[in-house]
Amino acid sequence: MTNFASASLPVIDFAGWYSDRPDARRAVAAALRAACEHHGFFYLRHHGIPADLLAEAFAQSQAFFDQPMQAKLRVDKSRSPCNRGYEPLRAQVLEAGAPPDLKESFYIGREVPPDDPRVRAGRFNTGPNLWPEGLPGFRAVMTAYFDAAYALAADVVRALGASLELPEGYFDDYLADGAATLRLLHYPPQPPNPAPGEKGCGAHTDFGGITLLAQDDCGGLQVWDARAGRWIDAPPLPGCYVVNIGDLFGRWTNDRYRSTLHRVINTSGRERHSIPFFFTGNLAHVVSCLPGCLKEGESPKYPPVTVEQHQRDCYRRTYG
Ligand SMILES: O=C(O)CCC(=O)C(=O)O
Ligand SMILES: [Fe+2]
Repeated sequence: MTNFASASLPVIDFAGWYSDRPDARRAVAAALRAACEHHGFFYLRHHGIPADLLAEAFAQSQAFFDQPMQAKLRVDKSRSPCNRGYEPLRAQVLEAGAPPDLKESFYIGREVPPDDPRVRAGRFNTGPNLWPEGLPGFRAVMTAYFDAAYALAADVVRALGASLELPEGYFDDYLADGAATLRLLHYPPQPPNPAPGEKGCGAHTDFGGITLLAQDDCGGLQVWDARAGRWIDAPPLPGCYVVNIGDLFGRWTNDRYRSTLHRVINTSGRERHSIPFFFTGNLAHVVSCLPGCLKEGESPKYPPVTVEQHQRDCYRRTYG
């Protein structure tokens, strides 16, 4: 473990959450509370996702991006009504006023057939994936990884419930039939003469509940430390996810848990790959200020909203 990381973002050992000992579970909850109140970001180790599954997901991701542009454009996101598929370099502006991001990406969600009533009803980002042809194993690996990441994210949300001293099962409805997005990202090296403000991924907060980020060994992720007033590096730590609180959890907790700005500048000189998993949750669930998140004299900053409406509003803001 690098000194730098231990000096910046906390590392939380999640094994305690899976233990039968109440004190071990309470210790995880307390560590989460401290991390979410300060940084809104932490490393998670002993999370239970098999290293080989993650390695396969990275190998398939790299194989996808290594294809000729023509093959990638066959699954272009513009062909999907539900935000799935390939998004070329410089297609997203995550930081208002900055040049477009130096990354290309591929979006995967839960596979829902076109004749499903939820798709017919026009539920946000709900529908079939666009699967690339000619990449054997891609779909099976991504589906297995999606399911494993969903299960882990649900466990982290349950632990966040404990950290907020909510009754067990408080998030059951939010976790049932939840939406999530697996995003494969590829960053070319930062150019020697970038345009002013040009970077891999502009400063932004994530929209949904929580994000589980797996990154290769290039580094480049930076997290805004509001108390210190500076960017801190969040380098990869072997076997750890970087986990962060998204806007939805910020809203839910009246910003007691922070949805924190972060960005990527790939100065490694190498191609960088990362795989964030955005846990959105049950689109029909209504999010309103949680008990225990108002200090005396405080009132809720945000009116109640469904997860679906919140997501629509956030997407409208970055994609226009
Ligand atoms: O690539 C990374 O390390 C972070 C990506 C990210 O923050 C995002 O896609 O929301
Ligand atoms: Fe992000």
